[in-house]
Amino acid sequence: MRLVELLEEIPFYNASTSLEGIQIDSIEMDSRVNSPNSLFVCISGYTQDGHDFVDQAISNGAIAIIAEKPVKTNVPVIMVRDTARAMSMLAVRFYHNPTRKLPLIGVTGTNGKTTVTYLLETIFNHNKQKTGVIGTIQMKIGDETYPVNNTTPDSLSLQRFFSKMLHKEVDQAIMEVSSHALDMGRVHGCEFDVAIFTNLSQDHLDYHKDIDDYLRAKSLLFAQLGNTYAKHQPKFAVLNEDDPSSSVLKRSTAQNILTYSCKKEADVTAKDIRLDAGGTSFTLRTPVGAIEINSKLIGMFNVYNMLAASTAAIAKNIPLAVIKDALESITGVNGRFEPVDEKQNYAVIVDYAHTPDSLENVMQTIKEFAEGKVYVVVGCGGDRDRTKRPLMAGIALHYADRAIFTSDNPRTEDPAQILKDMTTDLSRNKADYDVISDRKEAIEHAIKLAQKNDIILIAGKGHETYQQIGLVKYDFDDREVARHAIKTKGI
Ligand SMILES: CC(=O)N[C@H]1[C@@H](OP(=O)(O)OP(=O)(O)OC[C@H]2O[C@@H](n3ccc(=O)[nH]c3=O)[C@H](O)[C@@H]2O)O[C@H](CO)[C@@H](O)[C@@H]1O[C@H](C)C(=O)N[C@@H](C)C(=O)N[C@H](CCC(=O)O)C(=O)O
Ligand SMILES: Nc1ncnc2c1ncn2[C@@H]1O[C@H](COP(=O)(O)OP(=O)(O)OP(=O)(O)O)[C@@H](O)[C@H]1O
Ligand SMILES: N[C@H](CCC[C@H](N)C(=O)O)C(=O)O
Ligand SMILES: [Mg+2]
Repeated sequence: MRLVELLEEIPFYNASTSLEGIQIDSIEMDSRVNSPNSLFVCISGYTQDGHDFVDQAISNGAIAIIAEKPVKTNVPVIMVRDTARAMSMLAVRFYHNPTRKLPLIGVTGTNGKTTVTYLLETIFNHNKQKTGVIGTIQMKIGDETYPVNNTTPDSLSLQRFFSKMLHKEVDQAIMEVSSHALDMGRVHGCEFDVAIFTNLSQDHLDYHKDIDDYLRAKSLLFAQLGNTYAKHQPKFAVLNEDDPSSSVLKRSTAQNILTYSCKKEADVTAKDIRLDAGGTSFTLRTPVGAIEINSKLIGMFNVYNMLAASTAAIAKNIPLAVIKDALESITGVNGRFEPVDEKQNYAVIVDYAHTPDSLENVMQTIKEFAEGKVYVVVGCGGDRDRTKRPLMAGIALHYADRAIFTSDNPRTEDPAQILKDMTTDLSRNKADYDVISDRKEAIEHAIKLAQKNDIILIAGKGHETYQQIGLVKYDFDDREVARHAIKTKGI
């Protein structure tokens, strides 16, 4: 694309030289990527500054630079006020505004986003539609998977991936939209058809000033809904009527609203809910009829996830019978309430609960069905919200007969300090818990303790296949470690 054409929507830029005749083959924000004839955008990051890597970018193929601070170089430099904002606009333009043509559902909320995107993927696939999914575990087009660093990638990677989805004839894109992404403008230029809210509870207070600031970030998804170029289709906000934050989100959007609830009047409701250790049944009542759902997913929180996905599917005119078939076909989601079954006479469940609310939900569910003792192995992430640490430890001890506190991606923090933050103010007796910093040892310890009919919950890492200590990610998979420990103990 001609550089001057690419810059047409960027206001008030200054160029160090004439840009006529410059042809751009790609946009990059990482100097380490080799990319001939590229436009390099210097991002002032949290840990590093892209302006410092201009020379490397040029040696890797950059022929023009977008900057917000002066840089010394011989290639043309285009100065803008905010490079991150410019990057999202440039990416949208370079990839020909893919989400204007690609139907897009965004899912936000503290817990349940990955689960809801997976439920929706299954529903659309049952409706014979090809899907593209972006989220915590991976990015996907049909059955092809691509690795991710973030739940919601930066705007450049996003627009590039949407463009790939269009080329691969995806009918429906579904993505998780994190509060960080909304706050940092990673989804600027994305045109959503449906925006789903799951719930709001405490998390990420290391990044957001307080819970109101966190909700404000979430509300941006709803404010953004339908505010760009209309695709001449109705737009829907899908809101959880049982979560008080929905009242704020209702005021954030000018588009249609569909609500779902297990407790109140709403557009879509779950009635006659029956929960047991083998699954969940309920009657799904909707504006287009009612249908009985018999799901293998466990726990009340999954009724909410199924309601959120069903409501969005109804907004997209998917028949109820298809929704039912899809939901009933799902046995579980990778790393979410995932059993590790080696035919041992106690249960081991690996789950991604890493917030106070999700830990409470999952522990409540386990406690309800437990015949024997409940053990929990849990830690809290380093370089993340410190205030959730004592809350999570308190919840673990409230529901479990015994807790084993351990490490969960300590990152650059001292693991012992994280464990101290978790345990210092605990009201329960020290005899009710163990502190074992090494996660492998902690899991092995829990498995040694378990007897017939007991349940061990290993929380926090779910699908993750690494443990990050310092800046290094070591191979680590709770499921593999547990499996090995079960076999070593003997069945
Ligand atoms: C705080 C935060 O969100 N940071 C994100 C940010 O990183 P950063 O600002 O530190 O980037 P940086 O490393 O300083 O680099 C700045 C610029 O220099 C460039 N650079 C850097 C080095 C070099 O040699 N050459 C070079 O060009 C980089 O490519 C970049 O353009 O930009 C990166 C690229 O987009 C993100 O991967 C990174 O996410 C980090 C890994 C992260 O942990 N983010 C978390 C907090 C996050 O966003 N989480 C949410 C989900 C949370 C949830 O829902 O639970 C998410 O959406 O993932
Ligand atoms: N609707 C829900 N309400 C509360 N807790 C939930 C809900 N759905 C799932 N959980 C719990 O939260 C954990 C994470 O679920 P999931 O991965 O779907 O959420 P997420 O919002 O994608 O998380 P992340 O912010 O890390 O991407 C699950 O393992 C489960 O314990
Ligand atoms: N998206 C979340 C994941 C947390 C998972 C947990 N295992 C941890 O490392 O704290 C985050 O980056 O805060
Ligand atoms: Mg997720």
